[in-house]
Amino acid sequence: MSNFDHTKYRPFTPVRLTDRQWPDRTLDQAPIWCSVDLRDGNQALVDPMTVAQKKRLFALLVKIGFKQIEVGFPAASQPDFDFVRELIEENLIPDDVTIQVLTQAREHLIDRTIEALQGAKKAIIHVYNSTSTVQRERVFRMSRAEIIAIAVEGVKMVKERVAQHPDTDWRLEYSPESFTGTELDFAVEICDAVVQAWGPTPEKKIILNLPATVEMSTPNVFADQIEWFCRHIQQRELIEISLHTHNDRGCGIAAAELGLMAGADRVEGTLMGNGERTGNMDVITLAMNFYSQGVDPQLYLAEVDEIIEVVEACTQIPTHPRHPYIGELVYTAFSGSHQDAIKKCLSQQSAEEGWQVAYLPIDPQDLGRSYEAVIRINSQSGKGGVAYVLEADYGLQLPRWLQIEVARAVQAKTEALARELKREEIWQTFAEQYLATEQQAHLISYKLERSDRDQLEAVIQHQGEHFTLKGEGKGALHTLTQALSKRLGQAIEISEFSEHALTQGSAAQAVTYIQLSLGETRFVGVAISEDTVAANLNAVLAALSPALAQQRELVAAD
Ligand SMILES: CC(=O)SCCNC(=O)CCNC(=O)[C@H](O)C(C)(C)COP(=O)(O)OP(=O)(O)OC[C@H]1O[C@@H](n2cnc3c(N)ncnc32)[C@H](O)[C@@H]1OP(=O)(O)O
Ligand SMILES: CC(C)C(=O)C(=O)O
Repeated sequence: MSNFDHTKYRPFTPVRLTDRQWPDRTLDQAPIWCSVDLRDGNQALVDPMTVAQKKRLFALLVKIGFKQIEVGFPAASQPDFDFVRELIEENLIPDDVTIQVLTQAREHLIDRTIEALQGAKKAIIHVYNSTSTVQRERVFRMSRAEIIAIAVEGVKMVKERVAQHPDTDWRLEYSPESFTGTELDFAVEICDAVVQAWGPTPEKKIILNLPATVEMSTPNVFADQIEWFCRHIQQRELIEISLHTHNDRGCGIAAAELGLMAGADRVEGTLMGNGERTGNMDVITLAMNFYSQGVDPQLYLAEVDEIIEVVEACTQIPTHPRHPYIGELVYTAFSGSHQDAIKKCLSQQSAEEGWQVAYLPIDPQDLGRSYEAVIRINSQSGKGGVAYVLEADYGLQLPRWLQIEVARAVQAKTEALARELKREEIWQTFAEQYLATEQQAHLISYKLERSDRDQLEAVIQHQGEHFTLKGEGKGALHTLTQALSKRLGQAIEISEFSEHALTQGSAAQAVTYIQLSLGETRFVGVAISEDTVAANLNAVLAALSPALAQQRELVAAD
């Protein structure tokens, strides 16, 4: 018997807010960021970070540009305590960075926390206690007044102790933990009491952090909670409202975005969303969401491969290949219509205009990713992708009619192999079909005399034999097709022709693509040669090689 029974759950009660303002706001400025990788991220790991790993991650967070970094829960474990001490004693904290530490509102933990922070230039003490109905009733078994007393007593203890260390620039953050499960009037009541107990100033505001400790509703309801709170809290001008969302319903980033629209000033999160259960709000994604809207995220994320390497080394959590913005596959298109659109847009994108490339929300190069990874070829791919690879890697600008034909050959191969084709394999498929010069007829030498009627004399090699062709006509191609037409006994008509230079400079080469018919039969030829005339002539010879071979067989049979 399955226990899968939705009736044991209750819907979340929405907030009564009929005149909400947040839906009409837009996000046009980055929030104050606070990384909680070293605390919330760390407390969720199978093996919490060592001091050395924490130092490495801290250095990365500084490099990315975080100005507030929650470095741990120093009263919780010796490594967390030691790490904070080393940061301070080894002078590893830049002047413009403030470290933050978390503590429960309990005296011995607060004392140990203050001890860890001795000598810090600046610090934020983050005090929390759970305020939700279920925690009050079932975990703490306390009344609202008793829960308020825990918070207020804790804050008073902190206030008293920090006063004894005036050389440190102290700030307080308070979190009504499990805010999303807390009645809004009670969240406001307890926070008002904390603000009152701490006594913030306009210069040194208190941080009230409103966590979606567990994400319990759709993000619009969370935004209503934030807007309601911001409207009802007293002394709003002395308060920085912070968000700390989790991802239980998969909407941690959306909730943070709507929460900012609803009035929050600050956001806590982790790189790539590491954190309790389904994780914390992913700072990289939120910051890149700002970036992709033309807003400076105030975080430097260009060196994404270094970020991934350090985070993976410190958390032992691999990065999902489809992780927003930074996953290995997020700029890769396998499917034909996506490849076609990307190829067309990239070829028209100029440096002066804003980014306008279908299927690529941002330019992969901004994050140190090359376009090489953008288009990869499997059985879902179309001509645009194949053409893109041949152009990007080998300089071939296949004409449309040839793209279709080459894509068919590539698809047949991907289907037969049931896997992606590597870029070299795509070239191989193309080369085997069109550039197998040893089997194809090709020029050994030629002489072209230009006059009213151009004269061509060409020495050809085909299947181990040499023969000479002489022709007359208008232009090199015409002279050769005249000669071949005589040899093969049928008219030759060129239906498609295009050519372009392949490489620049001294090693310049030309490529010709040709489609012609001999009687009723259609042939395709491609040739790469050092000069354009030779490329043109060789393309015709390549195209007609099967007909020349067939003729030789007939002659031999006679
Ligand atoms: C949502 C969050 O992420 S909150 C942060 C959570 N992070 C962590 O817990 C990681 C680090 N924590 C730890 O290592 C340990 O919990 C310690 C060292 C802080 C405390 O250890 P212990 O005292 O052994 O255990 P524990 O945390 O279970 O303490 C529970 C007791 O503290 C009380 N308590 C829990 N949270 C708080 C709080 N924020 N403020 C005051 N009292 C609290 C509980 O009511 C309970 O009281 P009881 O013993 O009278 O029943
Ligand atoms: C301590 C608080 C902010 C927390 O981590 C949470 O509620 O998730």
